[in-house]
Amino acid sequence: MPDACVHDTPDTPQAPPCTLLIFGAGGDLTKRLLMPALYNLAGGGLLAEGFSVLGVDHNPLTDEGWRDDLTGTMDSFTKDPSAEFHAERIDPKPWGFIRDRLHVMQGDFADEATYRDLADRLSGNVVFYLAVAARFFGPVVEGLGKAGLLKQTDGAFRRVVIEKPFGSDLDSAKALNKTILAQADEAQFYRIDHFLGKETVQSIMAIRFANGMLEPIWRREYVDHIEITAAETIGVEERGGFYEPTGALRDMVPNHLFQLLCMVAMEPPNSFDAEAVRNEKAKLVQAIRPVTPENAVRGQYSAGQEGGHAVPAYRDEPDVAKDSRTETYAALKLEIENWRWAGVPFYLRTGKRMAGRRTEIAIHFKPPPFALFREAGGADLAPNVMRLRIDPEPGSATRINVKRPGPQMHLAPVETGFRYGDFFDPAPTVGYETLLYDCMMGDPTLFQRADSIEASWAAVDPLLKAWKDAPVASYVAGSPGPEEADALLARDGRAWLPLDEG
Ligand SMILES: NC(=O)C1=CN([C@@H]2O[C@H](COP(=O)(O)OP(=O)(O)OC[C@H]3O[C@@H](n4cnc5c(N)ncnc54)[C@H](OP(=O)(O)O)[C@@H]3O)[C@@H](O)[C@H]2O)C=CC1
Ligand SMILES: O=C1O[C@H](COP(=O)(O)O)[C@@H](O)[C@H](O)[C@H]1O
Repeated sequence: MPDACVHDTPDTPQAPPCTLLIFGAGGDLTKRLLMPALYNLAGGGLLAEGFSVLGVDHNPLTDEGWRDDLTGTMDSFTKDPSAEFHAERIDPKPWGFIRDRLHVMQGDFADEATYRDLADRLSGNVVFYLAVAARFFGPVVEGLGKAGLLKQTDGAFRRVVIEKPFGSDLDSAKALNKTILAQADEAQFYRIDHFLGKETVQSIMAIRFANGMLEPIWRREYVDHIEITAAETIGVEERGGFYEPTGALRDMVPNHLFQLLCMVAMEPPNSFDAEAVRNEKAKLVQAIRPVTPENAVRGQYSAGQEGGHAVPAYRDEPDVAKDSRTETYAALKLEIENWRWAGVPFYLRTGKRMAGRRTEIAIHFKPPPFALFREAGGADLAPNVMRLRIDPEPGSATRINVKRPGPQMHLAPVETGFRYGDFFDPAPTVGYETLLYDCMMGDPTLFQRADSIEASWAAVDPLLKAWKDAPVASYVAGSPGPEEADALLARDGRAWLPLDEG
């Protein structure tokens, strides 16, 4: 058994036998994330004997060549502590299970012959995984549909996993939904958002709905505002070509940050049935008032420091225009127009090359109604803040006020909380394990439905339009972001939590 084992509860059933058909077999996602995820699932005994993988790519690959390449990549993870999947060793048993089941076929996604060949090779249950650039999502689904590969006959399932980004604005997302839904039912599509594969993101539902003490205060009467942060210290690295037309807003906000928003703000579903959960999420995103430029800030990093080293400005990164106005930072104030959250601002921020790596949700509670401890320094005591931490140190921390030891009643803020690593096995996982398993099991809870995706794009659409020709503020690489983002909160008498403490 590997040291990584997700789904390690003894009663987790094995996924039914199926073929995982990976379009983009030679790509980065396949190597870095899908293979480690399959290895972990095999280690947990969750893949059936009848499981197999068929890769498709236009690059010439043979079964043996592909198996050797991927074995080499898996081994390389053991030597690279910064790898997304870093394990001490690769256990030959689960990796052998996967390796022996790898097959590959050369084919172009734009060529009808590819789909005819697939139709000859495939039978039974198939999960088609589109590990391909977004421009291929529509054409590949059309190719599959026209070749009859999405027909579910004799009880076999045919499901399609679609990577991100799903569209680049409201119109393109609607057009893509129309294209794919002309070929198969909504229930056959699994639109992935890897944030939902993170254990700690899923755990937000548990924290909210499995703890009776929180529900009564999780509302506008007690919550002052909510802050959602996804700050990264890395720059755009080698992804300038992708990032230039994309920017921080499209890359992170309507997908990842809105998923965090849903987890923290949706109404309790009446069951954990996939549609019950997805209905609540859809209602929440539909309640976001479309964001206008007055309530948002965009920034781009200039040259600065990261980890004590000088780093270049965004405009000096590879494949980036010297006069680029693409934002590498976005901050938004959102209003949720529903009964629970009316009047409670949600401040979201995300950026590259920021002062610290942090993905978290901070719930800021209102102060006590009466300043009983005015004489004891209570007049300016910090309000309670509950931080749900996702990366890099998953856990939770809540700031509360206590009496400072001594003869007098002097108050001081302290933190109470927990780290997941102190309670659970910190097995290296990449987040795709749960998502792949759920797809094989036919559980779409953690995948995005067409209506939610479109509502998310609708919420940011005015901003995308306004930002098309707008200037971009500047922030120094390694700083907390542009000053304009501080002003966005300061005008409401609030401030972002620092990125470099707690
Ligand atoms: N990489 C990552 O970490 C993540 C990626 N994603 C998403 O996953 C998807 C795949 O990303 P990634 O793996 O990085 O992409 P890659 O470009 O690395 O992989 C795509 C693969 O498909 C091949 N290919 C390109 N065009 C064709 C064609 N016409 N016919 C057949 N094969 C073709 C490519 O070959 P060639 O190299 O020769 O072009 C490459 O081997 C994207 O949607 C991305 O947004 C999501 C999260 C993380
Ligand atoms: O999808 C994306 O997410 C990553 C951040 O994900 P994380 O799991 O590392 O927090 C981001 O770097 C990338 O730009 C974006 O495309």
